[in-house]
Amino acid sequence: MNPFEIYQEKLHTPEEAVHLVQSGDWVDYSQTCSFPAALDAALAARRDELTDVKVRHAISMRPVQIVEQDPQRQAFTYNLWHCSGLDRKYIDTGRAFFSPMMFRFCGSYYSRGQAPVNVAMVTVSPMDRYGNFSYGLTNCCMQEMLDAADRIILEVNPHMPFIYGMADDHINIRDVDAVVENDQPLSEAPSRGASELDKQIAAQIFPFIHDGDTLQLGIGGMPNALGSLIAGSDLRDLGMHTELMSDGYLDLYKAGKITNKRKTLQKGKGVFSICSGSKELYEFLDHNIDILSAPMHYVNDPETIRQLDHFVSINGCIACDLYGQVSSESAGTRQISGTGGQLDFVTGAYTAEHGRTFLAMASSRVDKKGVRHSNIVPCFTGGDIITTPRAQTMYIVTEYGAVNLAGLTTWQRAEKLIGIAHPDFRDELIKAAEQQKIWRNSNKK
Ligand SMILES: CC(=O)SCCNC(=O)CCNC(=O)[C@H](O)C(C)(C)COP(=O)(O)OP(=O)(O)OC[C@H]1O[C@@H](n2cnc3c(N)ncnc32)[C@H](O)[C@@H]1OP(=O)(O)O
Ligand SMILES: CCCC(=O)O
Repeated sequence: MNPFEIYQEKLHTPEEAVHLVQSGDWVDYSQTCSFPAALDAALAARRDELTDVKVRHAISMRPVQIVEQDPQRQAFTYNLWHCSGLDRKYIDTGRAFFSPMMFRFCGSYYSRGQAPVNVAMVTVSPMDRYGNFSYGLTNCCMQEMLDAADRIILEVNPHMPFIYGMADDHINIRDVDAVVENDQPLSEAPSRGASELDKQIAAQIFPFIHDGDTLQLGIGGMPNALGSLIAGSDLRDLGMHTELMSDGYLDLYKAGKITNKRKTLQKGKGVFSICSGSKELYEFLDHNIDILSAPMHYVNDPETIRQLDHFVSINGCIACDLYGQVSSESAGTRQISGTGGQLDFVTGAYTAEHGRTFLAMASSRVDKKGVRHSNIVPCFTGGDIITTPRAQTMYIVTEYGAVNLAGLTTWQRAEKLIGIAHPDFRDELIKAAEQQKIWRNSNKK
């Protein structure tokens, strides 16, 4: 049989295909904007006949039907490698659970059998004449997940771009159990837009970026603000090597700032592992020979990043203590985001020749009652999850400046961090530093 005949034989409605799921199964959805929406809806419709089905996903961009249709969690348990704003709400209300992880190891959790997969449901681009489907926006740890799966269902979506990959970028019709079709537009990831504060923070990082640097821009308003700043600057011949491709990079490509000409690995090509952004970004990536997707075990590997001279990693964080420990994924015990690729890139970027890593946040925040709190705290006491340990922190950035902590003593760290804290809190931070015995009498007051 030729691939098209096999396709027809395996083609089912979503309602038929989800009968491959049995009670007790682990089901994996392809992540973020590759969410298999038709299969999710069909699986949710089986809530009265299934029990103990565990679903894994990361970063829900639209309401997840197995959660919405089963609020009491009688049939389904939803588990997340990483969180969106919607996922925060699910976790806050006990409707989802977080799985701690690092993205460079994500594939290993599958291949080592720690994360069993009975049924994989993944969104792919339409089949070519060889019977192949591109993984499109999500390379990530797709291959390891599919290799671990007992049964595979593809959700073919004509909006999914075909993306060239360095490796592990497609699946063949012969290797799947069922195919369904869905022509709903893919989820988009609207940026929350850059605030004035994001722009001020971005302006503190901008002077550290030079012609020929290879950039990794993380998630949040600030990386997008920095992208806009660079797009309007005289900088040239930048490179892209990033776990996450977002609209910030589209702006840089459109402004001609990214040429990848000076990259010391994959010269001439931009490299990413997962993409979430706008329809315009997805269209830009479709059959774009200048850009390659690759698995996270490669993209996020510090050894890969080490080979990219002049590498600059820029990510957001939530709070930092006077020792330089950084919490980027929780506020107290409240899960906000995920470790994602932050620690992978902080680790790798430092080891690259002329490598630099920046973790950025607003110096303070105002709560719902109008009370201002410092995001630089004496020490973490409220259950905050440490995403980047103090021994690996390099530049910490607020709207008041950027300080390089690498190699500094505790008293030097305290002095530098208090120097970029919100002015309202500097005195009390000094007192705390004194109590914590990390303040020298001769430190600047
Ligand atoms: C490696 C790559 O290529 S990609 C990326 C690497 N990954 C990471 O760096 C992961 C960790 N970092 C992140 O997820 C992000 O940068 C963040 C969450 C730190 C900041 O992202 P932003 O979109 O700018 O966050 P934003 O300011 O909108 O806040 C997000 C939420 O956190 C809450 N929050 C943020 N800071 C705080 C704080 N200090 N205290 C309490 N809550 C806070 C906000 O209230 C908001 O919650 P809500 O949506 O329920 O209201
Ligand atoms: C898409 C996930 C981004 C991250 O690594 O945090």
